Amino acid sequence: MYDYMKKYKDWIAEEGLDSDLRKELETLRDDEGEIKDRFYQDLGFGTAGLRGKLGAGTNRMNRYVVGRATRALGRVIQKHRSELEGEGVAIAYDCRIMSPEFAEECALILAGMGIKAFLFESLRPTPELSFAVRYLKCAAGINITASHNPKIYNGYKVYWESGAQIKSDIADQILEEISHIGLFEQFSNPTMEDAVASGLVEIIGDEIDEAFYEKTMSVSLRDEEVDKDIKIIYTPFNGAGNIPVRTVLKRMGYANVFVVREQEEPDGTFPTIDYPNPEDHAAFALAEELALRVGGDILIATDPDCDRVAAEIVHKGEIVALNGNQVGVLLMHYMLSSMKEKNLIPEKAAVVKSIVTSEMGTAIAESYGVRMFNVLTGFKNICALPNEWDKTKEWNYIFGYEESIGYNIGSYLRDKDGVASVLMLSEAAGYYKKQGKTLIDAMEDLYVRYGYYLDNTVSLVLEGIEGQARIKRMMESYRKGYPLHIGDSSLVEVTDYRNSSVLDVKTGETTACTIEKTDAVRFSFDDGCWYALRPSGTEPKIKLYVYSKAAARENAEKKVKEIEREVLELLDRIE
Ligand SMILES: O=P(O)(O)OC[C@H]1O[C@H](O)[C@H](O)[C@@H](O)[C@@H]1O
Repeated sequence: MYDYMKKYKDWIAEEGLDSDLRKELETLRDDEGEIKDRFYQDLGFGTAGLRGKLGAGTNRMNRYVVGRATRALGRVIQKHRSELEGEGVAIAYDCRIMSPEFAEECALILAGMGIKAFLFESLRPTPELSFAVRYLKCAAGINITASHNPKIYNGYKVYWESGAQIKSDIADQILEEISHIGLFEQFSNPTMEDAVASGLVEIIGDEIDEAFYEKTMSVSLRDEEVDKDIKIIYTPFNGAGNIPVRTVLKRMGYANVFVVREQEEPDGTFPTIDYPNPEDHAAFALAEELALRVGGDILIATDPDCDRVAAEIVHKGEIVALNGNQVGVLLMHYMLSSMKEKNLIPEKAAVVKSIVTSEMGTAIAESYGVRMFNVLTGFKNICALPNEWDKTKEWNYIFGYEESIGYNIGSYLRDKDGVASVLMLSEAAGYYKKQGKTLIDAMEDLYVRYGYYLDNTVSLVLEGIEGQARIKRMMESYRKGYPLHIGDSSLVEVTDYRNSSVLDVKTGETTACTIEKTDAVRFSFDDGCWYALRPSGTEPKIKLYVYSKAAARENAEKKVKEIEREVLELLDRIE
């Protein structure tokens, strides 16, 4: 048992403890619940690296936790030195509270270990960090960001030399190293001045920006056929997207880009929204006001580190939200249809999605002779396939995406890419606009052609230790008692990714599935509908993904509602 009270006392007793963190801890003396939450565990590597609330404690993001992770990463890099092609570590950060301070600390720790750090001069989007790792031929990358979490969070994403986030093989080695390093162990780091003078820290900026913009612009598939006067409302949610997104759109000739003023400048307190997640369409309120004021066509938001993208469309005078699956299939269809027209689809072309992403994408890909691959949630898993294909040349990667509003186009970077996605989405919208259509019309055309694949994701937020335990109980109990019928849909298959098993409900036989193990279960019905349950790896949530398929919209809508109602009722009964 991790003795949280002892840990708390050890921290307070630590002579060199940062004075702000000490003050914070002293105010907690009588709050055992809070002490427990801060000290009952070490912050772990989840779906996307370290992520936690800012503050003092082993279960928090602070300079000690970040510093120890960086030292551990440095040691892992040193261990792998002989087989790594790249050298040095690229470091980026977003607009969040403490992001620049943590990034600087990382650079100095690495420099102190003799590992060169390429530190961005100011905030940059996540895709640019991934790009920089490849462009600068680094061994690894660090990105200080908590992506779309609320302002009290920060995080630490680690990249390997391919430019993709690390998977458990490297994460486990970092964790192992972490276990040998004392949080308050003293190491001598150089000052920034000395580190820069010695060349162990190099401040980067313009050159990488220009190369990144060039590559981003190269994803464009059409020019003259696109109405570039389309009115685009854009918000970076006070994050890193503002400059790159606007620069790329401007250079590509989009003349009517209206940015939400209140959300334009970097600000980690996110003064206008509680939850800077474009997945939550409540965050579009100011963009919607602006769209109505200027007569916008499309509203696009990127999250603070500009890896996620969401959109709303002005359709017949109303603002209609698109979800992550819809944006994913619209992008993919626009890309594949344009590439087909121009004879650009390579042999052995492949696209990648996660296991909890709609199968509509599979149907579309197949209709263009493109193979769809499924991987576990997380862009590190999506990008692991093109990384592998770089070596084996087995498949030609075109596009990767997830329902959680992440998209990646092409091969010059290996993470979700808000910048190229905004460009491609604007291009698709402009292309359809020239034909008198909105993206909602284009979506409807896809439903008519491929069937109504509708979906909904419901997240139950369960915070703290209690919440974590309840999520565990929910996953356990649900596995033991799930419905065999919902409405007139009968269950045919249960895939439990925890033990890689696929149960044929009718015969009771179990076969193995080839996807890596994780805590997630998928329930598939005889009519193509299905749902999946999994705990989030980035937030204190359990997630229910519901998918329906029907020839008529009403039936598909009814199915989603039926499944959602039934499963939520069952989950609610689990104490
Ligand atoms: O469902 P979660 O584990 O919270 O993950 C949701 C998403 O979080 C981050 O944005 C990752 O980069 C994504 O790849 C992932 O899909």
